Amino acid sequence: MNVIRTAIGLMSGTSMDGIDVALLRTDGRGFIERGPFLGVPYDADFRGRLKRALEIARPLSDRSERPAELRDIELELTLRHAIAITAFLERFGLSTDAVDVLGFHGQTVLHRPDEGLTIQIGDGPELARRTGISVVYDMRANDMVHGGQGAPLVPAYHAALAGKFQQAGQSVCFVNIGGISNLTAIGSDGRLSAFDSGPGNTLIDQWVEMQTGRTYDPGGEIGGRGAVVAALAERYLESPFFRGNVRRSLDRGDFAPLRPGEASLEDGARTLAHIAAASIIKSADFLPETPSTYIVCGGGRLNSTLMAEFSTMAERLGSNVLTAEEAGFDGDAMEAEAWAYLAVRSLDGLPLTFPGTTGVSAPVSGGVLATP
Ligand SMILES: Nc1ncnc2c1ncn2[C@@H]1O[C@H](COP(=O)(O)OP(=O)(O)OP(=O)(O)O)[C@@H](O)[C@H]1O
Ligand SMILES: CC(=O)N[C@H]1[C@@H]2OC[C@@H](O2)[C@@H](O)[C@@H]1O[C@H](C)C(=O)O
Repeated sequence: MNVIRTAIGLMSGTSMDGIDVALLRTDGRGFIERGPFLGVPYDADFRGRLKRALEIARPLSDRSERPAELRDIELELTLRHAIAITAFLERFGLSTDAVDVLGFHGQTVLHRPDEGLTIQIGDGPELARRTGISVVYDMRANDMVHGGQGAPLVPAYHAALAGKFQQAGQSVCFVNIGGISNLTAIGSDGRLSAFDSGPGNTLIDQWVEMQTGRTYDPGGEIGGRGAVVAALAERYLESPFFRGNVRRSLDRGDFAPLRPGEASLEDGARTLAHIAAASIIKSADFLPETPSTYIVCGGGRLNSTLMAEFSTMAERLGSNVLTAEEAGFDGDAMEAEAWAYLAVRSLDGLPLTFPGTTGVSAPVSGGVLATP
C-alpha cells in the first residue's frame, strides 16, 4: 500500500511577489486531495533584498557559495518561510504534528542550464529546525547532475492532475504564466512534454514598475488601453530562444527589459502582454501535437489583456482555453501544491523529472531531506 502523507508546499517564484503555501494529501502518485492555500506577499523592502540577491549571485560559479550578504538574505528568506508556515497552520487550525513534510523551493537567484548551474537560496535544515517539520529542499540539483535543465519540475504534478482530461482522449496542456512561462503537455497517448515557453509577467512587471512604481499591471488594465508596437514585439519574438530543436529553461534575466522611451506606458504594457502570449504559442509549436485544451495557471491568467491575446491566438489554432479555475483547479496554488507533491515523491525515491520534461538522461528523483 502506498503511504498517503500530508505535505505543505512552499513556492517563492521568479516574480518575487511572495510565498505561496499550499497543503496536499497525497501518495505522490495518483492520490491527490487538495487542501487550503495561502499567499503571503513580500513587502517592497524585502523584494528589494531579493533583487539584490540576484545581483550578488550573477558572478557565482559554485552553487553552494554564499557571500555574507547573500547568506543574510537566505536566512531572512528562510525565516519568512517559517513565519508563513506558522500563519498557515494558525489560519487553518492545523497542528505541526498534522504535517509530515514541507516541500521547500526557496528562491532561484541564478539559473544557467547551459553551464549546469542552478542556485536556489533557502536553508532547508534551518527551516526544519524552526518549524519542527521535516523539509525536502533543493529539488532541482540532481536533475542537472543527470543532464537535465533543472526546470520545469511542476510537470510531474500536472501529469497527475491530467487524468480526467486524458480519459476523454484529449491532449491537454497546462500553461503556467508566472515570472517566466512554462508549459506541460499530456498528449492524447499520455506522452509528457514540458519546457519553459518564454517571458511571462516579468517584462510587464519591470515595465510597469519602472513607469508607475506599481509592481504589476492590475487586471491588464494598463495594457488594455494600449496598442501592440510591432517592431518591439518582433525584437523579442525573434530571439534564438524560439528557434532550434532543443528547448532550454530560462533565467529571469534572459530577456532584457524594455527601455524607457521605447513606447508609451500603455503601448509597452500591451506589447509585452502580446509577447508573453505569442511566446507560449511559438513554444507550443514544438509540442508533438496541438493541444485540444490549454489550462492556464499562474498570476498571468489575471491579466485580461494577456489572456485575451492568448485565447485569440490559441483558438485560431483550434485549441480551447480554460483558466485553472474553469478546469476545477486553483491557479494560484498550483506550483506550491506541486512542491508538496514532489516532496512526497522525493521521500519515496520516485522520479521528479523525466527526459520529456527537463531533457534529463533518464527519470530521476531529487531533493535533500532535512529533519528537525
Ligand atoms: N490581479 C492581477 N492582474 C494582473 N497580473 C497579476 C495579477 N495578480 C498577479 N499578477 C501577475 O502575476 C505575477 C505573479 O505570478 P505567479 O505568482 O504565478 O509567479 P511566480 O510563481 O512568482 O513565477 P514563476 O512561476 O515564474 O516561478 C505578478 O508578478 C503579476 O505580474
Ligand atoms: C530555475 C527556476 O526556478 N525556474 C522556474 C521559473 O519559473 C517558471 C519557470 O521558470 C519554471 O521553469 C521554474 O519554476 C517552476 C515552478 C517549475 O520548475 O516547474
